[in-house]
Amino acid sequence: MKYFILSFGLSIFTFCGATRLEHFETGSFRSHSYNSPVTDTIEPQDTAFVNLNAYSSDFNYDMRYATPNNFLKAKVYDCAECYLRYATIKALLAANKEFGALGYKITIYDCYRPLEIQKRMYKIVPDARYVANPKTGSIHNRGGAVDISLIDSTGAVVPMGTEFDHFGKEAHQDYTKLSPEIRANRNLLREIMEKNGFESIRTEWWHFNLKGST
Ligand SMILES: C[C@@H](N)C(=O)N[C@H](C)C(=O)O
Ligand SMILES: [Zn+2]
Repeated sequence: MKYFILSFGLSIFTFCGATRLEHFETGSFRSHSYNSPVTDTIEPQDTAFVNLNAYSSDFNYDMRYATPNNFLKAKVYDCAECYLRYATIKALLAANKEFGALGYKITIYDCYRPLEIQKRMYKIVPDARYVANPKTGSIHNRGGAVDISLIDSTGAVVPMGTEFDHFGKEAHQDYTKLSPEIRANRNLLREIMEKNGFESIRTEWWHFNLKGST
């Protein structure tokens, strides 16, 4: 498993230039030209790593770790792509459809995260409430977790009371000193994600694991 995650990490960075790795399973991959969303009819296996962009253009991307605008204060990803297991992608598409019907869109901060980056994060914030210990790993390292928020129909980020990766009690699910509007926004995000197969964590309003991911 360790070697699979490491080799998948390397593969992402190898293929996130002029071409994209669209479907990845151990031992085989196919790449596609950068601009064209894939219109494959072949259904990947639930465990296959795929690029969200190949399945929908209805998401907003703010891939923070591909920029220096994050708590590491460094651009630690070579490309701003969202790779996840296909099972996670399907659940995310269903959730985004529900948000869309209400006039919102998911904005994506992070998806698959290589274990090497998890180690760098944990050196800066060695607190498992906010950064999973790389000894056990994060569900991000397995393609089953997403960090997200919402944008509205004007493209404005929906206020959630803290910035993404605010590591403190204000970002906790049970934090009560929030305006009714922010409380409603957080509830909407959590309820629709949970309805579509994700579970939230106690300490970060933006983080969701696909249920059953290990
Ligand atoms: C670092 C933060 N965005 C995050 O994803 N934290 C959780 C707990 C994780 O590392 O799995
Ligand atoms: Zn996360």
